[in-house]
Amino acid sequence: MSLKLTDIVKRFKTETVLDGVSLSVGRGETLVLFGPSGAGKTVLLRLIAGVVDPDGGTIEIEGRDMDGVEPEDRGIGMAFQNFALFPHMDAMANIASPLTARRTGREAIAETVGKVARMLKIDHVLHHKPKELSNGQKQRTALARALAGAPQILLLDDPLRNVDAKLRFEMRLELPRLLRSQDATVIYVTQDYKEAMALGDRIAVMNGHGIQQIGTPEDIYLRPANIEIARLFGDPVINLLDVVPEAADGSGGVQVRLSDQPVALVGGYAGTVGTDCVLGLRPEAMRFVDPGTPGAIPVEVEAETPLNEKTVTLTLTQRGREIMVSRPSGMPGPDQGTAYVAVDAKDALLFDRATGQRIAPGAHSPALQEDVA
Ligand SMILES: Nc1ncnc2c1ncn2[C@@H]1O[C@H](COP(=O)(O)OP(=O)(O)OP(=O)(O)O)[C@@H](O)[C@H]1O
Repeated sequence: MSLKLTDIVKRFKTETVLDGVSLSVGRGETLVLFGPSGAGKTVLLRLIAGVVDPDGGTIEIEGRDMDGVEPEDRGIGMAFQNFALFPHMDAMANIASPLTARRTGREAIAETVGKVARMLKIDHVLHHKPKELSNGQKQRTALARALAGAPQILLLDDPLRNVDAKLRFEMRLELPRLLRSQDATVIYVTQDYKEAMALGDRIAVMNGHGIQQIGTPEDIYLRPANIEIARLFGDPVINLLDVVPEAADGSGGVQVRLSDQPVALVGGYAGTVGTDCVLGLRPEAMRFVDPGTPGAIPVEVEAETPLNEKTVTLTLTQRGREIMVSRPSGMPGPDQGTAYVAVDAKDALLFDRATGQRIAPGAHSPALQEDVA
């Protein structure tokens, strides 16, 4: 079912938690709400579920205004952070509860519970009571219960928060398939950007009373709305360097200088010449090159951290600015001394230093204007 929020406002006493949130989620879509603690993600889910009421705005499900509609009549399944399992029932009965409430037959219940329990790897603890389950198992039991009911709208509040790293990794791969097979419209809350990118058809980035950006994972990663979002998505974190763009000789383009080496910006940034900007370079948009390579920037290697799939090197420019460079594991690179890096300028991001907003290339592009003419 589709879901539409328009201008939602929610206050607690004097604190405005949500200030004019609007959002549409299509039928069968998985929308991730991503943002730091206190951003209002849980409050938004509770509003959709109908367990708290908004102070302003409307919530529609499949075109129908939910004002005055009780939570149990909204066709919504939920798994919230605090588990809320029935303490006197074992995991099996907890998971089966939405089906028993509907008087589903015994065999159909056993089949559905078995299927979700296997997928969530809790089939060996189905006869345990909640107090005998670990936090991770409780969380998965709550998730299994929400899935077993096969609701048309599923609200999941950070369901992997208490799950250990290995299982979390596996679930990140398996959950999207499971959610898709349920054909439900899913709103999924997480503070983990990798989870957000793996699971979301779209991601809504929440911060400071509302949604700062909404888009596909690719949109958010490649075209973050501002510096804050660029920092939240990516590990290691994006390199941010203060720069003042200048006109490049002859070419009509715009360049910035890193350790006095010009780096030509790709796309039209003519309007930024002479203004205070921040250059955003993802560590994977930098690479080590041989000395003498045109545009090579000299750096001192400070430290190298081998991670599983990549190696991250912290370097210092001649002016003492830190730049992190990432390369796939196994690719050789310097581990000490002086080295040279080059920038994949097409992947560089430019932000307005005063507002933090990203400056889209092409806005003042001479090439673009010629095309239009
Ligand atoms: N019942 C309530 N009474 C008063 N304030 C509340 C209530 N529920 C939430 N808040 C406040 O609303 C803000 C947003 O809380 P919310 O739980 O939605 O954040 P969140 O983004 O889900 O964070 P987390 O990821 O840590 O769960 C917080 O400042 C919180 O203190």
